[in-house]
Amino acid sequence: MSETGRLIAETGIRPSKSKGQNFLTDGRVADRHIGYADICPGDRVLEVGPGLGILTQRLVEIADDLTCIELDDVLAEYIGKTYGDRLKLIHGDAVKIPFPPFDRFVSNLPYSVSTPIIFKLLEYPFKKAVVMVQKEFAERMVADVGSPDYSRLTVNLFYKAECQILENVPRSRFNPQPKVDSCLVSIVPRPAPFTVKDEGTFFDVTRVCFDHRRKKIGTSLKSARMIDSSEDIPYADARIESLRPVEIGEIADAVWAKKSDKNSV
Ligand SMILES: C[S@@+](CC[C@H](N)C(=O)[O-])C[C@H]1O[C@@H](n2cnc3c(N)ncnc32)[C@H](O)[C@@H]1O
Repeated sequence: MSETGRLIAETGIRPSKSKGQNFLTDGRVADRHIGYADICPGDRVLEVGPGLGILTQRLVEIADDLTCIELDDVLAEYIGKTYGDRLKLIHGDAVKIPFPPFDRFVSNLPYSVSTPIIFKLLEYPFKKAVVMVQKEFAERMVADVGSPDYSRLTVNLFYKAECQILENVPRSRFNPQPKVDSCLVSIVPRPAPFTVKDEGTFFDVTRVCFDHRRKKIGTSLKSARMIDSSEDIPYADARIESLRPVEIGEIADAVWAKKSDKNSV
């Protein structure tokens, strides 16, 4: 039996699908996950979902300042009892709780909340995140324009960070075994590769257009009452999936300019 199997039996946890409780069993993958994070002395490290602690037991050895957020009652108690004197434990929902300041973010992300946690992560300043996500999700994070995986997530990430798939992790490395494989992905914040007049408008345009990715951009923006007519909106007849982030930025600037014109009348 793997160490993870032994801990599942010992804690009596009955892994929950809704909490994404597929525990990593392979210590070598855990070693590489932590290695990719490039943790330096003095770095503040945040781990979401320590679970049975396969990453946590490695993090307490190298991180001067470690905070873990765990939702599950049984697992929070286990982590508190086992590592409580070497980390700050927050027992709660990482989607709802504000993150403490951190430099490195490490997580085997619960699948059901991967999207809100990544969007939330992007709101904070940090040096590097290394996350384990389902393979399909990883492909959406780094997708090329025009591919079916190209999404709101891709565009928002591209604007704020550089993402790279580091390695594939087969489903056999988890207990219980999920139906799909996973990937380790790094996220390194960077200055925006192009400028927009108003970031809020850029993210709104991206969201509204990807919510209706088969519709023409002008139609989506009109339905959302972001514009009155498609006139003067670049790429109004295009579909969002065919536009590069910088082109979505041009649309956002045009929407912003129209809004400003209207407000100044
Ligand atoms: C995929 S498991 C990873 C566990 C462990 N880090 C590992 O690698 O084996 C996801 C963990 O996130 C926890 N979790 C699920 N939803 C959460 C949430 N909203 N906030 C914090 N932790 C959550 C689960 O209880 C579980 O411990």
